[in-house]
Amino acid sequence: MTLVNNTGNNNEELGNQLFPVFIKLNELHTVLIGAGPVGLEKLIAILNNSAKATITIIAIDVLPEIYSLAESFKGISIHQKAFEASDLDIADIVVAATNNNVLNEEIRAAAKQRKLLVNVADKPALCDFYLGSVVKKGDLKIGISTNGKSPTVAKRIKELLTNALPDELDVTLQQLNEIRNSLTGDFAFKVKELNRITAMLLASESGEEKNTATKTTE
Ligand SMILES: C[C@@]1(CC(=O)O)C2=NC(=C\c3[nH]c(c(CCC(=O)O)c3CC(=O)O)Cc3[nH]c(c(CC(=O)O)c3CCC(=O)O)/C=C3\N/C(=C\2)[C@@H](CCC(=O)O)[C@]3(C)CC(=O)O)/[C@H]1CCC(=O)O
Ligand SMILES: NC(=O)c1ccc[n+]([C@@H]2O[C@H](COP(=O)([O-])OP(=O)(O)OC[C@H]3O[C@@H](n4cnc5c(N)ncnc54)[C@H](O)[C@@H]3O)[C@@H](O)[C@H]2O)c1
Repeated sequence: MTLVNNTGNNNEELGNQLFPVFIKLNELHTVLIGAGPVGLEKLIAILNNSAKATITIIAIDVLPEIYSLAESFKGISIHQKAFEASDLDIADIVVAATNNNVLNEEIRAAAKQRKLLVNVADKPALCDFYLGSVVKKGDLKIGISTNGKSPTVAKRIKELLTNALPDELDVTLQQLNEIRNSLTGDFAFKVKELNRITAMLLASESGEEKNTATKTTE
């Protein structure tokens, strides 16, 4: 197998500099500015992953779908008003989705002044972070990014992996967690043991036998 150069094949001088992280939005306060179709899309992306996120929405016009979501998701509050920099005083993280580029720049500046991370939807140059495409199998979550090159490809890869990865993977994950919690001995022993068991699991998942997760962990 040939190793791909870490800088990738894109022509940008910096290569792919994105570092993926998984953020506990349920423990942070997100401020979303803009509540049109793009604001709704980003809100749904957040709620799909973090249904208990605390999200304050600031917008002059708010789509009825967003009011409906606020009825079901108790962490959402809506302030129907024009944006002011002080709206970010409560924020840990900022997502902007307005139709006004000057305002988007102002939101970014206000966020930076408060040392907050900001995503300006569909405006890569104004983003500190991008939203990713997400594959979910219970506790397993895989975030996908194309370094902003093609979100549509990210979406397709999500579909591909969702279909390719067995749902039983989450059962395996839960079993491994039980084993992890029940292992006694020093750290080095636990690491060795967990690596031994998971090596067997991978071998059986790719082998001919199906559903061997239970057998291998017995
Ligand atoms: C992954 C996903 C997460 C989410 O948003 O939930 C996401 N975009 C999704 C879909 C999608 N977005 C767009 C289309 C239409 C087709 C197209 O234009 O390509 C489709 C496809 C569709 O909807 O089918 C329009 C679009 N998006 C951006 C631009 C501006 C530009 O590229 O310059 C434009 C053009 C706007 C215009 O023309 O004006 C930029 C960004 N979109 C990102 C994320 C970040 C990069 C992620 C990465 O590194 O890959 C980044 C940089 C910033 C950000 O917004 O965070 C989500 C997949 C959800 C899923 O998995 O189902
Ligand atoms: N709709 C799309 O499919 C699409 C696709 C790609 C990119 N975009 C771009 O994304 C951006 C947002 O798109 P949209 O369709 O959601 O726009 P939209 O016009 O429907 O919604 C804009 C939102 O920003 C809010 N807003 C504007 N000025 C404000 C202010 N001063 N204070 C508070 N809120 C304010 C509006 O009230 C509204 O909720 C636009 O720049 C658009 O060009 C849209």
